[in-house]
Amino acid sequence: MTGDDFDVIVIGGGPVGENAAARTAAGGLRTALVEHERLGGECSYWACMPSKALLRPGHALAAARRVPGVPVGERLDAAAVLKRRDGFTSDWDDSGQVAWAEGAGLTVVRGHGELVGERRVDVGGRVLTASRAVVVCTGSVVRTPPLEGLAEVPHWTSREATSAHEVPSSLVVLGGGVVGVEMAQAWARLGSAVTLVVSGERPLPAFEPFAGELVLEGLRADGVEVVTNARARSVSLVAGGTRLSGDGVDVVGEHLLVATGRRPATEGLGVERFGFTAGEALPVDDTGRVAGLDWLYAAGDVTGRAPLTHQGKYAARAVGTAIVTGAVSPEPWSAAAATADHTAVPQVVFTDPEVAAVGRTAAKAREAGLEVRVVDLDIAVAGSALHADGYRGKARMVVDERTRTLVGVTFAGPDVAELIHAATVAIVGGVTVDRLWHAVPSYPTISEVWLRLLEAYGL
Ligand SMILES: Cc1cc2nc3c(=O)[nH]c(=O)nc-3n(C[C@H](O)[C@H](O)[C@H](O)COP(=O)(O)OP(=O)(O)OC[C@H]3O[C@@H](n4cnc5c(N)ncnc54)[C@H](O)[C@@H]3O)c2cc1C
Ligand SMILES: NC(=O)c1ccc[n+]([C@@H]2O[C@H](COP(=O)([O-])OP(=O)(O)OC[C@H]3O[C@@H](n4cnc5c(N)ncnc54)[C@H](O)[C@@H]3O)[C@@H](O)[C@H]2O)c1
Repeated sequence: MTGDDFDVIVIGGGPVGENAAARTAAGGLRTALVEHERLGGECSYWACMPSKALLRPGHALAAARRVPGVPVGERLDAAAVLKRRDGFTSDWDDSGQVAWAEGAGLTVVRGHGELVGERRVDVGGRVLTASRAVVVCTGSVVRTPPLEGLAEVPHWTSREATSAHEVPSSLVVLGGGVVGVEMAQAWARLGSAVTLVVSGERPLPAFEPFAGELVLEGLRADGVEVVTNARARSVSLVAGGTRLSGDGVDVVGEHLLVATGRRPATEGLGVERFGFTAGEALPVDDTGRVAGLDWLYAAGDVTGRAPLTHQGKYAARAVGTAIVTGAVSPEPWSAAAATADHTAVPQVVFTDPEVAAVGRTAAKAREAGLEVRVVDLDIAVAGSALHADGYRGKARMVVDERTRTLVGVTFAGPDVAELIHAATVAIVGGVTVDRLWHAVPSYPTISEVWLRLLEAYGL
């Protein structure tokens, strides 16, 4: 045995890889964590943390403005906001994460990991071996749309949008997914003149339609110009910045942010040696085992299952448990199975208004052949009225009529994020609406909307 022999090798030290590795190390297995950039991954430095740090001050200011009597200033102090954001990224220095990893008993190996054989990983010419398993947690990379000129014109991706140190005078954002709406609002509230260009009638097409509508209103209220039904075709450099043009769109901004999605990071990883296609997701079962191999696992964005930090970390815990216990076909809902990925993935869009959703939309539930009843309500309870003057929000509950259990819930409105975990618990627990009736929301909280939803259902 040499210093390069381990029980488990995890490739990719983002939040998911860190969790998988910590789990196998806690189970007594010698674990190496291979990272070619910064330990902590996209989430810590260019995604969740800095984006939320950019959004939070604007929310606090807007919330204060909605409550008469609270003394508030006119605008955000952009320099202070950016400085606080830098604190959340530790100034893009990962030494704190390295210290954590070493404290958790992991061997951190710096460099690019490539699968070169069964249980063998090359890192810059050094070959590490794993007696038990290799876990791929390499995350995702930006997907670039086929726009004429884009390859030649410097533009922002989510990395620049989350790490910029100056507020651009103007910003064009292409793509109305979560990155697009969050970054459009963050920079608009920091003083940039933002244009958001979306291909559909509204942003956030993957969510219930009312969620995208309310976010659209919120963005417009912040002065964001939203161009809908646009088909962007080309990008060019012009006086004053970058021009995005196409059918239904012709705009110029100091910067262009391309936010049109991500794809699994499986290039340069050697997956072709095992029959998989570079650039595509690694197909896994609920334990994270890669199809057809008993030593290769994957979790997080690289699997394409549920590309969110919390859900990837959940999958990592399942992988870690499966490796430590040797579970191969665990029971659904056991600790080695990421069963919730199929029916109960929660997500919060941190715009103002926020969107918080879990499970299936009504359309997806019907597509899946479920016989559902949909209950729609405005969020208009004592708690919301007290929370903010003119509070405006909506809620939807999708009930499987066969089992009388929830299959999907969406809230959209100021500060609804914390409402969603109750819905996640209800879906994962298979709680019937009849039993939910007995989960009495405290008065006067926004959660009282739960009682109204059940009343509207007919209880
Ligand atoms: C702007 C933005 C905001 C987001 N906000 C949220 C949010 O608020 N909440 C949420 O849940 N999700 C959010 N997400 C999604 C979230 O960032 C991802 O789901 C999450 O980072 C996935 O974690 P991961 O560990 O799978 O991948 P990553 O975080 O991408 O980490 C993968 C790691 O692997 C390393 N790596 C890759 N290939 C190799 C290799 N061959 N050898 C060695 N190392 C390698 C990379 O350097 C990286 O450190 C956001 C995404 C973006 C872009
Ligand atoms: N708060 C959060 O949970 C959060 C925040 C940001 C990102 N994320 C995650 O990060 C990942 C990446 O986010 P994203 O917003 O880049 O991807 P996304 O897939 O959520 O959205 C991309 C959007 O771009 C649109 N699009 C694609 N090509 C286009 C084109 N040529 N012209 C116009 N529009 C086009 C798509 O229709 C889609 O609406 C997602 O998995 C997302 O869930 C999560």
